[in-house]
Amino acid sequence: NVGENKEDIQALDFVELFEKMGGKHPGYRKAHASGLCASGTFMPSNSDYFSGAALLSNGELPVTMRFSLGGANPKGDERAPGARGMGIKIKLPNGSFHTFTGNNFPVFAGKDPETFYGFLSTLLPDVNGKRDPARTLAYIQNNPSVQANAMWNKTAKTAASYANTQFFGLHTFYFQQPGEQRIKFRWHVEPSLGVKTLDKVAASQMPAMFLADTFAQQLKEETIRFTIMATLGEAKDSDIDPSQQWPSERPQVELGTVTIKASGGDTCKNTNFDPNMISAGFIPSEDPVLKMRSPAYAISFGKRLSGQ
Ligand code: HEM
Repeated sequence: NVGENKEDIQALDFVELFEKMGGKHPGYRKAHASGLCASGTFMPSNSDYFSGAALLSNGELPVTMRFSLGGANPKGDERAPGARGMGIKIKLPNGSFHTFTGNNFPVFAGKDPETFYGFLSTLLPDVNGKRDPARTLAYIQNNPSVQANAMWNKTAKTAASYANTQFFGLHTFYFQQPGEQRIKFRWHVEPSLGVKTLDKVAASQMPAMFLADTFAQQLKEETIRFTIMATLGEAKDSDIDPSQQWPSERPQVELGTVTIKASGGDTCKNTNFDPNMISAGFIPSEDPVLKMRSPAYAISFGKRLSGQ
């Protein structure tokens, strides 16, 4: 039934599928295996919408970050266009955390885990080791909710640097104002150094892995910052479907700014950037893709920490 919408997909099914797609790599993350640790600080912005949030009322806070390449291959080719990821884990004074984990595409490949799983399954090679692009195309045609992401993929260029990439949270979250209404939002991250990509020729002239060195060099020469923005949703904007973008005219407010202080090393190795691990007052939506992420990340975390 590969390539069709299988029902009742569980987190372990994803982890096993990722291993089929990218190979078994004991000790590594089962997705986004190749990455770069960084650390820095988070400075909150003043916002009426999020007033009362512990995340925004404690001044500057320490941050652990990880930038990553999509896929299960720890030696993935960074010259290829495609998914880049970013995890931000902010530590609050009471010991709790707020996590933001996003990707460089603005819309997800599927309205639910089943659709996403079905799509990924079409990318697997057949018994003869060959991929069948026609099968993937047919799946995209039959599943409208993967189309916007497929379009992005078609035109995506190679990220020039993690410091020159936007990252999108994709899911909807809520903030419960004390005693008042719930603020509905989606977040994304803007790089202070601007968005830069490499065209095919420029990318082909880079070494297979250049993102860590490029980032370190930029950090020596200038300040790398990321502003975390919240887009405010209206009642009619979907809060359960990450394959549906909200209208571009929705207002945006700043949540705060992350300033990078160091990169490299192993500082994020034992960190789980579970996007549902968020601080007091914030509430994850019922988005089934968001719900699937916690158990999948936990399985991957447990496996890699025990050398599997
Ligand atoms: C059903 C949907 C998804 C599944 C099953 C899934 C699964 C996973 C797994 C197993 C990991 C490795 C976790 C670890 O070992 O710590 C991972 C990492 C990651 N995922 Fe997902 N994911 C999903 C959706 C998403 C979405 C929607 C985004 C972006 C908004 C995303 C962004 C990332 C990033 C950036 C990482 C790397 C985190 C790190 O550096 O530790 N994933 N994912």
